Amino acid sequence: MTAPELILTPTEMKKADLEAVASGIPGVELMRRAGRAVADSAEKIVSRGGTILVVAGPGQNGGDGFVAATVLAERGYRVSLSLLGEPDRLTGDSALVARDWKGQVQRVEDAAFHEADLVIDALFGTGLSRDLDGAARHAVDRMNGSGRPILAVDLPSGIDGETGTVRGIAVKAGRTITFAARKPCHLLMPGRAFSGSIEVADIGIGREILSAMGGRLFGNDPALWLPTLPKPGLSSHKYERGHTLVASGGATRTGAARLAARAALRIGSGLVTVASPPEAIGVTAAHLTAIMLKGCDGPEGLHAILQDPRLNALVLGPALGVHANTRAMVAVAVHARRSLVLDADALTSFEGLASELHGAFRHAPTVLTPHDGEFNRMFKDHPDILDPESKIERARRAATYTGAVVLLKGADTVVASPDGRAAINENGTPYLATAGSGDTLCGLIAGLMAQNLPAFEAACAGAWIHAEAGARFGPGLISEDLAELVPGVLRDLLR
Ligand SMILES: NC(=O)C1=CN([C@@H]2O[C@H](COP(=O)(O)OP(=O)(O)OC[C@H]3O[C@@H](n4cnc5c(N)ncnc54)[C@H](OP(=O)(O)O)[C@@H]3O)[C@@H](O)[C@H]2O)[C@@H](O)CC1
Ligand SMILES: [K+]
Repeated sequence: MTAPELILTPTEMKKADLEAVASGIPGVELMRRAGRAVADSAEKIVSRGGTILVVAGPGQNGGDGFVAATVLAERGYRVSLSLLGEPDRLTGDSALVARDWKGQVQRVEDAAFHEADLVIDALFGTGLSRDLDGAARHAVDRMNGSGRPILAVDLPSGIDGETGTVRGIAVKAGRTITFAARKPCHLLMPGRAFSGSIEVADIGIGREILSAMGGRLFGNDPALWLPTLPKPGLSSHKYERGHTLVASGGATRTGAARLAARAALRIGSGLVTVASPPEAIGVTAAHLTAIMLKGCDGPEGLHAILQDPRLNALVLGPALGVHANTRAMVAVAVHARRSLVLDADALTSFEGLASELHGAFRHAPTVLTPHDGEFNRMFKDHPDILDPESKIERARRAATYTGAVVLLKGADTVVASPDGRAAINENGTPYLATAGSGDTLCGLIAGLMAQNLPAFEAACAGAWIHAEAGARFGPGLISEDLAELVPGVLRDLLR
């Protein structure tokens, strides 16, 4: 089993770079390795003899560009190099490697984009410190408008390495080659879309150095949670696989709970019960087979049901209604200290009332699964949580504040734990944006928690399996399909 993929922030990468230098690899050697890796990558796109334009910036990203230009010229490419800024203003390792470049250094304004078979974007990398304007902005605009294939060095210039946001304008790359580890911008939107396909080059900075950077950010791939995924043994009893309870809405709002319940059952929860308001029991009963049904009249009803200690995981929120009663049900669930997933109305009922949830979930495994709208409503009085540009930081702050794992949904779903770990999911598909998709996700997560997965691993595994199921189905996906696709995904994972 491979180790989980570490994602390094630009600051952590800089530290790793210094550690590598301290361990005996000169900085200029790291730059030469990086530049050679760029050249190797370019060679996969354009055959020898082709025309390559390198657009270099004033910092070390530009230095990587100089190395790549030198190596590609030696390999028989027709290479031209355009620099933003003056050659004699280059500093450090960039100034060193620029001396090896025997060709002309053109002004970026004179770059002949249209003649190039490939443009190498080495304008800015992790050192971007402000929005692009003037000549830099113009160069990116022309590069994007040229229609030529673009290979970005480290990250597409104009994308913020840490947050993935566009600083004024950004290069739209077909491919990006980065070094040692991916950075958050390669996974977060919109950076991911600007990066194209991503290659990670090993430039000799060892995993021990990378993992010592305090890095607690991961790509959400199975390596992160597969070891915790339950595999029932021959002697397993259904009660050992947990019992998930899903609270249902009223008579005309029962579908959401059924979707969540079905998902919990499919992901392996031994038993699943829908807790239904008395007036909705008839409707719900007509639609359930393996899933059990119990009458549940509001918070008091929930309290009574939870006297059964075998009910170990709970979903609250889908179609429950936005009102004080829902908040009271959350309070009952928190008091009962069961594994808990809160979504939809259970979150929106706390609009502007997040302070009631301060530290509330510290005592039992809890996952909150808001989309941006729910998140913004919940924390609207908490600018310290809403203001950070980084989606990872927003989720982390909400997790620290509430004591719950926070799964902030989107094309780049982020899962953040109060212990500081975070993961970015990237196997989603636009087809998942369909009614009931979120209800299914809650059920998957609760079903995994019922089987004793810790909250962070359950949220990461749930998000990944949910997305994988959606991607397998593709066009025409409706939420009813998702749970039925889970067994195939599990089979492949547990093989
Ligand atoms: N770490 C590693 O392990 C390794 C890192 N390597 C490489 O180093 C890269 C990081 O290099 P870096 O730190 O020099 O930053 P970089 O992105 O070149 O930009 C800084 C320059 O741009 C300027 N500038 C900034 N914003 C601007 C704007 N909006 N408009 C105009 N100018 C702007 C800024 O000027 P200043 O802000 O100082 O005025 C400064 O001159 C990294 O991405 C990777 O490619 C590899 O060589 C191998 C190992
Ligand atoms: K770049």
